[in-house]
Amino acid sequence: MTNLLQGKRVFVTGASSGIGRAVAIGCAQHGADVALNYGHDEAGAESAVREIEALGRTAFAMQADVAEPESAGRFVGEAATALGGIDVFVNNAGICPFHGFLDMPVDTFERTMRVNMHGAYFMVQAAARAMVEQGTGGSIMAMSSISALVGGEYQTHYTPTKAGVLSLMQSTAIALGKHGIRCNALLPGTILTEINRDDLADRQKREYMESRVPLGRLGQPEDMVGPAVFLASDLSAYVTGAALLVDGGMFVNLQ
Ligand SMILES: NC(=O)C1=CN([C@@H]2O[C@H](COP(=O)(O)OP(=O)(O)OC[C@H]3O[C@@H](n4cnc5c(N)ncnc54)[C@H](O)[C@@H]3O)[C@@H](O)[C@H]2O)C=CC1
Ligand SMILES: C[C@H](O)[C@@H]1OC(=O)[C@H](O)[C@@H]1O
Repeated sequence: MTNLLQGKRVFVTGASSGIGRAVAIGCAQHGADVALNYGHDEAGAESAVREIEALGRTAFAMQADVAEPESAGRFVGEAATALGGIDVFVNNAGICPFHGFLDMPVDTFERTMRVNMHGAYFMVQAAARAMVEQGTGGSIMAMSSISALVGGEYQTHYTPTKAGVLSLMQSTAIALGKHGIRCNALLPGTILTEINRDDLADRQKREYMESRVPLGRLGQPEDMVGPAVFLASDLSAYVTGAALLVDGGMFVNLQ
């Protein structure tokens, strides 16, 4: 592995499973120390910590519900104390409880908004405050989605949050550029994780989704590591306000 992230302190939300876990471990493989936030899966977070420590890097894990605005300052503050500062923030935590539009439960709508959108806003704000105070710039990225660009019948509560997160990165890129802080969005296509395990258990749906990908397969969490490491590293020093699709070509595949 390279040392692209040597000396960098990377914070990742929702890092106990899926994309967040892969990105946390992948950043450590490239030399970073890592702080992991997790919602409820303590065993998943602890095993990620052990993998990172086995690489000779420092890891810190903290439980906090990103839907609670007070979690943001607490996570960023405690993680910065543990790692001695912050250089990179990955806003990754998210949920997608598939449900039809006409009978969407108010609770499902509100929880999705609070985790995906409010959570992103307050976490990114807390990370930015810490970076500004530290005075050495930084890189912030948010896990948006191909769903920021296209709709989904059972995702009417979810897709607006992913468009919102993309928009948040565009506006914070402007607000934070003067502090040397870059803000970018990653837009995964369909990546096989817990979030879509039930949805893709339907063989017909899974085969249809696979058939839409020019590269011929759905993504794995590890497919997000290279793009995240690029945005975290100085290789992307002049990249801010950008949106990087990581979807095997699914978005451009009309026919
Ligand atoms: N898997 C996919 O196809 C795609 C995923 N994404 C986004 O990637 C991100 C990660 O999702 P995946 O890894 O796929 O699923 P996942 O379900 O494996 O990971 C989501 C993570 O967020 C955490 N989380 C959920 N609610 C939380 C809360 N209130 N507080 C703290 N942590 C919380 C979960 O515990 C979990 O670790 C999400 O934001 C999702 O919207 C975007 C596009 C495609
Ligand atoms: C949960 C979905 O399967 C996944 O998440 C997204 O953002 C895209 O819609 C993917 O298909």
